[in-house]
Amino acid sequence: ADPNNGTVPTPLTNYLDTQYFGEISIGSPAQMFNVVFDTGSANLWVPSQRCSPFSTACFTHNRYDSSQSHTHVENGTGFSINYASGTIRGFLSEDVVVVGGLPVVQVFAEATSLSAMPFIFAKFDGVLGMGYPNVAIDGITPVFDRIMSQHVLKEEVFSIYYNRDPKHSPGGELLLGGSDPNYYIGNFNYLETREMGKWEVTMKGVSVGVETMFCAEGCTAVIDTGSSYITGPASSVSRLMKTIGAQLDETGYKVNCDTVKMLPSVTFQLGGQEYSLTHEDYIIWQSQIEGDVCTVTFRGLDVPPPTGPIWILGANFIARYYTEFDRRNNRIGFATAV
Ligand SMILES: CC(C)(C)OC(=O)N[C@@H]1CNC[C@H](C(=O)N(Cc2cccc(Cl)c2Cl)C2CC2)C1
Repeated sequence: ADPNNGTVPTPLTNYLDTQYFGEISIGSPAQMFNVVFDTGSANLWVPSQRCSPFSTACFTHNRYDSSQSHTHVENGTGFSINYASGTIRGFLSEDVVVVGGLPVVQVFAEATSLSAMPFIFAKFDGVLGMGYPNVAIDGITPVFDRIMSQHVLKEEVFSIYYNRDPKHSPGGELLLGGSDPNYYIGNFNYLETREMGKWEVTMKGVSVGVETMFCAEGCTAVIDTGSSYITGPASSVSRLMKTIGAQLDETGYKVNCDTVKMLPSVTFQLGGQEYSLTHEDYIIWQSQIEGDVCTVTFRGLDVPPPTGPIWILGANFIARYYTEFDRRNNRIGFATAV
């Protein structure tokens, strides 16, 4: 009998409120990797033992060695991902992947080259995409789909908790098969996914204080567990930042820490509900030697049509609103995180 009654938890580590990752294993005997469970993509990749010694980002992370796994199956098809923020190149392999104790035979990519930017900043080794199959590169069946076809989950959903308070463990939790009442209060509000096969919804407006400043005529919001911040069209975000008195410098938008307590809430209108973030949710306050630095966790990002223009709601949004991703009903549920 399953001790978790059809639900499978994976504890997550919170690194600086910007990277949340959990441990999986690949191969027999198990080779351990830290991966971001990323609803914005649908492939699994980890660094390869065969990555070039000049790929620093590869060398500073755990690497998969197929020669050490007796369940490895050769594939060899080329693979590459062009992120907005970087590129990975490699080839496909097949092996047993274990997530939360659940084994699946999985086709994944061994990365032989990882662009230094941004992967040298990554505390995680790789990415486990939790997106729909039609987002998967090379049409590879994603991990969650392989798990659903085993019919071991109570419900065909998964939920994500990102803990903002790094002093308390766990830094978060991925729960396969349900939602974890330990991590939310109140009821879920559900929104239909906008387009079959993407974790995105229709947003009805973005307000600063009481004024709806953006997206009044409706726009797309991507719920992306693999993004650290909230991004929106660059012109909108720059107007939003100006309203709160934030200045853009080379590492993002900053505000004077003295003004943080007076900053207005930013509210996202999703499915007839209002989801507000206070300065506690959208400011990262770092005490540094040369003084305190207060970073605003919003970024301008122009995604070209037809995908864009879009808003991306990332880790800072999910840390406030516990999120359930429902593949059975193609909907996303939000509840107030504890
Ligand atoms: C089109 C397609 C390729 C599917 O798009 C995506 O895959 N889009 C992904 C959507 N989710 C965020 C992904 C991303 O930006 N990173 C990089 C990253 C994020 C946070 C912090 C760090 Cl350090 C890093 Cl390196 C991957 C780690 C998740 C891109």
